[in-house]
Amino acid sequence: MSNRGKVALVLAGGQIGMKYNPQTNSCQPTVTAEEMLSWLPQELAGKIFVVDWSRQPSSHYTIRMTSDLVQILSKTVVDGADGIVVACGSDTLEEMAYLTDLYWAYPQPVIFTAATLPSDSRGSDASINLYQSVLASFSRECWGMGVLACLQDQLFAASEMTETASQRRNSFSAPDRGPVAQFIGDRVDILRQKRRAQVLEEKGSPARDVELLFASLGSNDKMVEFLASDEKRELDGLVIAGFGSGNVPPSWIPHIKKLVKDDIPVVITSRCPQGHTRGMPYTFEGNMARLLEIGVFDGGGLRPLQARLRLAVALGAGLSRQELQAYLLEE
Ligand SMILES: NC(=O)C[C@H](N)C(=O)O
Repeated sequence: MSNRGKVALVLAGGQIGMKYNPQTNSCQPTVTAEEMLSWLPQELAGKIFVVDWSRQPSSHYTIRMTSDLVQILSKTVVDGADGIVVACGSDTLEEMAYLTDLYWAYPQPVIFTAATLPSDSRGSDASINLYQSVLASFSRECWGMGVLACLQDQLFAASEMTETASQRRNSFSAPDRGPVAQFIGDRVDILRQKRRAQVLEEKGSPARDVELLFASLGSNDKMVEFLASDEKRELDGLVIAGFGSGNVPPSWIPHIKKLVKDDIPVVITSRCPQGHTRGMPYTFEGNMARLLEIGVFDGGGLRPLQARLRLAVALGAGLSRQELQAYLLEE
């Protein structure tokens, strides 16, 4: 049967598909696809087809699995779907949605959603988040906006939002930017258009082993030394979340130099939630400008989690050094 004019509901695990079991005092992924569809008005549910992809907690997913998911989503729109809702876990929604956005070249909207509370808890956000996601995925106004996240009456651009709280129903936000749309009753009210970064669609699979290292007060060089001396050569790239505008402890420098010499791309970003590598002209050891002289890539205003995914995508696409640097700085 044709899926033309329909929306795909892709089940990708997380709390939104869970119920609380008081006997075992645990949340279990026992919500069936039919049950989820029953949260929606019948006429909407009738225009949805379900893709039961995976029922795992989102902390079990990987970059490679998310790129497999992107393939499934692409096939779904090529086969005629008008939009897609991905119901997943909140823990890695931010990264799964961002990675999907880096690859998503179709105009059809992809809406990621999740729930903070299991669907059978009082005040659960599961059914309202699903309902509003479905409305957004059917909305022509969301075409061309790339990947969005729908949570608590708002739509956020995948490239702007972040999980700012772990246990609130309003745990996602887009600091300094705000949502791109909101719901007024059942109507999607577009607030602004967001320019999207270059899409590297179908240009190879993302690199598997890109690590992220967080600088912290007085942290010694053990971790970076370990990564730099990886004999098996499994590391594809490294992102460093540096202090302030991208500075690191001086003891890290010899190891970073070794990584660069061994042709492992290293990207420096700021660990500040609203940070950027643009900073004052320092000359002290380990500062951002000195790192660039060594051959480290500039992560600009990307959050460390975003830089890691961009690096994985760029390495998979085989970008040159120059192209990679431009891609990391593209807003
Ligand atoms: N609220 C959630 O979905 C959290 C859950 N642990 C997850 O799979 O991400």
